[in-house]
Amino acid sequence: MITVEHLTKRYGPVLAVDDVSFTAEPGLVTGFLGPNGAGKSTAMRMMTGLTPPTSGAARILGKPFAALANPGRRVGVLLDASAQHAGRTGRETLVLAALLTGVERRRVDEVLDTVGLTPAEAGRRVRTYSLGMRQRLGLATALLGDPDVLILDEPANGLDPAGIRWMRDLLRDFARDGGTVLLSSHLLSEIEQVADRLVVIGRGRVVAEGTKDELLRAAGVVVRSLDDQALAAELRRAGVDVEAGVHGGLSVAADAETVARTAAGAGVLVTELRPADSRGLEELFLELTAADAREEVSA
Ligand SMILES: Nc1ncnc2c1ncn2[C@@H]1O[C@H](COP(=O)(O)OP(=O)(O)OP(=O)(O)O)[C@@H](O)[C@H]1O
Repeated sequence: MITVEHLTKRYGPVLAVDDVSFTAEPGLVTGFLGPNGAGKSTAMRMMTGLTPPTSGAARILGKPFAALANPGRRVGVLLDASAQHAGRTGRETLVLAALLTGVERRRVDEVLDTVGLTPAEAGRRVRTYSLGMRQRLGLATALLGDPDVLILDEPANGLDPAGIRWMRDLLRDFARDGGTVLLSSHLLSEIEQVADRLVVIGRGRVVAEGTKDELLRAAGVVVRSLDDQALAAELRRAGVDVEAGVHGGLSVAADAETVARTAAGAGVLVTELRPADSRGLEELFLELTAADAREEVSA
């Protein structure tokens, strides 16, 4: 379990993380979604004790990260896969991490196998690794202590589609066994299939939160009719937000029944009416994360 309460980080005039609160529950994969610069990494660094918060707090398994006894055995962290020591081999990286956290050496082979790095690859220096291989090594390091919680910043970065699918299965299995997973991404497509819940962050603030279904409901419906202009005007008169759909028709922030009734009342024939799909969700996120302008405060 990860509990984040009113977490805030200010760098001079920039509120990098602004009063962020949410929980990531055991047994679930929680996706932390937001565009570049939204504050995901800063929030994760505060959760893992690397950056002190300006205010607010984060607790993992009921305690601040720094107060956990041997946190490496409880929490697996992958914040920056490219930060690994380039001169060490993958295996050396893991053996060293095992020594530091008191993990048995045989776990090194187990996790190498889990993340799909071959003995030959594990024997190569990290400087020769692709970003995808570094992500796998970072994940192996995070899994080494057999933790209860995983905190992963953009772990899909650099992975090919097969790698993304592999990671999805690994994280799903980890959560199914009762683990807590928090993973960040700037791409909905990367995490929508793995995450049970999404926390959407834009310019330091949580702008939406819920299961994919809940968020899809918030994204509204797509409607096509024989007179979209008249339907849009009627919906707006009823106080409903309407926008032109990216692929034609109208994108409407209301449920299907409201739209159907409004169309019937206006005598407009509806030819298609369906919930917003992932594309609609992506649009909603772009809208939400762009609209919530970062507050500039004087230092
Ligand atoms: N050490 C720092 N000093 C000053 N500003 C910082 C520092 N770290 C982060 N920021 C600023 O805080 C904001 C949030 O950055 P952060 O890296 O947390 O975002 P992010 O969501 O992880 O984005 P990305 O996907 O690009 O890594 C950005 O405006 C960034 O420039």
